[in-house]
Amino acid sequence: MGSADQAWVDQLPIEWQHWLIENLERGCDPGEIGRILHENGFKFTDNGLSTRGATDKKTPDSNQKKQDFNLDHLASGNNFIDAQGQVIRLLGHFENPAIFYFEDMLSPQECDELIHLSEQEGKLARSTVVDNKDGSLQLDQRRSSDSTFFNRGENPLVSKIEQRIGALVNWPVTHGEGLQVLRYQHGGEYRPHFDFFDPKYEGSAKHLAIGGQRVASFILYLSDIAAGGGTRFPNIGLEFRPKKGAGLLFANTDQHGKPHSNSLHAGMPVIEGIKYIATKWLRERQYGKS
Ligand SMILES: O=C(O)CCC(=O)C(=O)O
Ligand SMILES: [Fe+2]
Repeated sequence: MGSADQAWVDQLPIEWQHWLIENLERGCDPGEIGRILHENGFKFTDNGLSTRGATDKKTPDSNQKKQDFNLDHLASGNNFIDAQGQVIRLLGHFENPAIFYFEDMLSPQECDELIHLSEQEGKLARSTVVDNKDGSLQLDQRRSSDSTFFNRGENPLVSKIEQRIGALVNWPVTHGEGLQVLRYQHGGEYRPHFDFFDPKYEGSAKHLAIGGQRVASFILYLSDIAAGGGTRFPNIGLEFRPKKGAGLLFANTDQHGKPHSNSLHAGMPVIEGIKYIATKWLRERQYGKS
């Protein structure tokens, strides 16, 4: 960026300067960045930048002090962790990417209630994936599950689960997407994929612009199944079998916040039983309204 360009950057409030640099470094589309600045009231004039009308001069998460995401406290901590009154047991962990498998993340009653809430009123519908080109959500044969979605804090159970995850991971609840519930019937699977938004694809920009990268994924297993349905990391030869109430947490990025190629993972085909899971994606910054 030349010095003439630099001048208008310097006129931005400091939170917006950080936001801009982070997004440019991450490879976000400059056009999309410009559109977001414009939407937030920043206007480009012949004299540089006019901030008149800028909405409160705050980035979506500027109230929050920037925190680095890492899971070191879990790797070096206790086997039993009290998260908001729920005693969760750490069964094992793996490095690079950081992966943790927990028992008793949810009680059997909480699993059943979440399934019940998802099944009612025909909420479950065929799952989608993000299109790399335009970022839209598309049906795809690589993901043959049904899913539904709960907004953050949509009901007391969802809220309780979000608080628990926040306490365990030590990450603000506001930095999480809503909770997805998925149902895989016989043969249902989610073929190998990444949960992060790859900055090299055009379609990622609009997702990265709201809340930044998906730094980690938390899968909660809501049902026991007799065969198949593990969550497999093919690059590192690791597979976790569903256990009702268990949780699998894994980082999608390395310690520098860059997408981790070994976070490639798959929901293996269900051979016997119905697999229900809830997925929570944790973002780098605040996602949506607090
Ligand atoms: O079904 C699984 O075990 C994996 C689910 C998953 O990868 C996802 O929801 O992103
Ligand atoms: Fe995934």
